[in-house]
Amino acid sequence: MINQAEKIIEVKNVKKIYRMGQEKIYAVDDVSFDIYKGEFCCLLGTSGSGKSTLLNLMAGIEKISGGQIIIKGKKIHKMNENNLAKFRQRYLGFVFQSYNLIGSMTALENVEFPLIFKRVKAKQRRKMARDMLKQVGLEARLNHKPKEMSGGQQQRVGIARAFVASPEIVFADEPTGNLDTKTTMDVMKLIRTMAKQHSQTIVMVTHDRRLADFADRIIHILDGKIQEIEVREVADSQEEPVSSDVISISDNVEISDITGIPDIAAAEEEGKQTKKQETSEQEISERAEADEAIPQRNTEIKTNNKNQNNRGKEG
Ligand SMILES: Nc1ncnc2c1ncn2[C@@H]1O[C@H](COP(=O)(O)OP(=O)(O)OP(=O)(O)O)[C@@H](O)[C@H]1O
Repeated sequence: MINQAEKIIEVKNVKKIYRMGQEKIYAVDDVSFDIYKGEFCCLLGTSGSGKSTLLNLMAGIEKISGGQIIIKGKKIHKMNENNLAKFRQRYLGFVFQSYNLIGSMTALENVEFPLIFKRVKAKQRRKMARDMLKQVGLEARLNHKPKEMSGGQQQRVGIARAFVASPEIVFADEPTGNLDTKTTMDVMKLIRTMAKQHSQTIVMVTHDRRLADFADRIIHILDGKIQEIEVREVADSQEEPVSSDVISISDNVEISDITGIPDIAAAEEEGKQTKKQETSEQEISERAEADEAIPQRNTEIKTNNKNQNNRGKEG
């Protein structure tokens, strides 16, 4: 049962307006809602409805045009980049459709990565990463690089990385977009189970009603506005842990399709300013930089691809 008294995210009259020449695009149009601690909340909408923009605003990846976003009582839209980066590292985790794993690192190193910037000591870090990979059924793949794993396995590594530092909130944008149906359901159960085990809050974006059914609450988005908020009772069977032998998809996912993981970007930035004491930390950071797994949302692509879905308003 979600404790509705404890708001963890407050979205108040939030707007996001993109300008395309003379045209104004109201991607998010005066939206207000709260998300409660420990709930699994889904933003559901068709392509172009504004759900990813809303998620990115909530995660501080994009700037709001109006309104307020308050997370854990802090107005994140008022924070400067440095404070926002620290805030993300401390409280937020991310799972992306394109996994955003660092290609030159093993599964273990990828999962360890967020812990480096939380100043967790090497030995402890390795243990935490190993335990987390075990939880997601990948104990036999610790030393595999992303290329050497299936899409479902890579996404499990992504989930392990998102959860390893126990963030209070995990943002997931179409986390199963590249996976087959069976693996999708397994990954969804895994996300739900991991979050419920530690009372973590999930905010997930999807266009797929079947995935939204894993959520406690579904916020239906249409043309940048909330259409309806649906409260759900989720069966326990949707939280069953999954075993590693159910993964069966082919490895045809473009790992180079890396568009952004803000906590890693922030972590790297902080890492540069920190005197690193352990060689392995340095090595890992250097390899991450070499891999250019640095992340910001590619707004150019969005702009070009989605205009036909826009509701334009003159102004
Ligand atoms: N950088 C941008 N510049 C201009 N318009 C944008 C930009 N990013 C998004 N949009 C527009 O804002 C609207 C909402 O986009 P958004 O990416 O949030 O939709 P979505 O619901 O997540 O869609 P999808 O499921 O296809 O990812 C779309 O009409 C899109 O064209």
